[in-house]
Amino acid sequence: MEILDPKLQAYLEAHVDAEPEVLKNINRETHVKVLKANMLSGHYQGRLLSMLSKMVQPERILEIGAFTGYSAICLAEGLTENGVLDTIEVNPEMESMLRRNFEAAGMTDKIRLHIGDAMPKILEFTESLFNIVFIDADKKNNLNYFESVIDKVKPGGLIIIDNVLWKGKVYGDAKDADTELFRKLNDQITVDTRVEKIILPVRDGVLIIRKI
Ligand SMILES: C[S@@+](CC[C@H](N)C(=O)[O-])C[C@H]1O[C@@H](n2cnc3c(N)ncnc32)[C@H](O)[C@@H]1O
Repeated sequence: MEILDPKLQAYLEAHVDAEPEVLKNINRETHVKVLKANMLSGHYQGRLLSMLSKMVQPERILEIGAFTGYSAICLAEGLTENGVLDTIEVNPEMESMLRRNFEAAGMTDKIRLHIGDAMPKILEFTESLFNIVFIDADKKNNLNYFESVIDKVKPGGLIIIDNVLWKGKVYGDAKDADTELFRKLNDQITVDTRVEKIILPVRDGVLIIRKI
């Protein structure tokens, strides 16, 4: 899913902090045992998520789309001492692996797992404001997720959306429905005056949005 020149990608990966052992194991096990393993954020993007989180020092993080827990653990690295990350995963078959991975990372008291469809769960979060939201689930709902979380993010907080360059198709001639959805997402966020925004060409494109 990388859009960068493979040589540049290899160079970048050789000059980033090492992948923590627990994440290396999750990465490996996911690739051996789970279908569509390339959905996992991976070493380089994972270190980006970790660094952004450490810069924000969040008390509350919301993740939409847990998969095998890799990105949740990266983001949770930056939580304050009493901070909590809520992650939502629709596939109940991931639950036991997710719980095992959070345990292996020593993060069972920092990460709360919610199994179920994301949208009704997001609507349940009424009382508190998030410092970071990571949107990485069913791509067709990206704009719906953005609109449903924007009022639940603190001013200065981040909303991060994955895969927004969609294998480079968004700036090419592709006309398929998924590509059009990503173009619509990127176009709408670009002109949204509630937020500052920048797309990083990391992996499949990571959109960093900062609420004003
Ligand atoms: C790209 S993967 C997430 C990868 C993970 N964030 C990481 O970087 O390691 C997308 C995940 O979202 C989940 N998902 C899809 N639709 C969902 C929904 N409506 N609600 C919650 N999770 C959903 C999928 O089951 C899948 O595990």
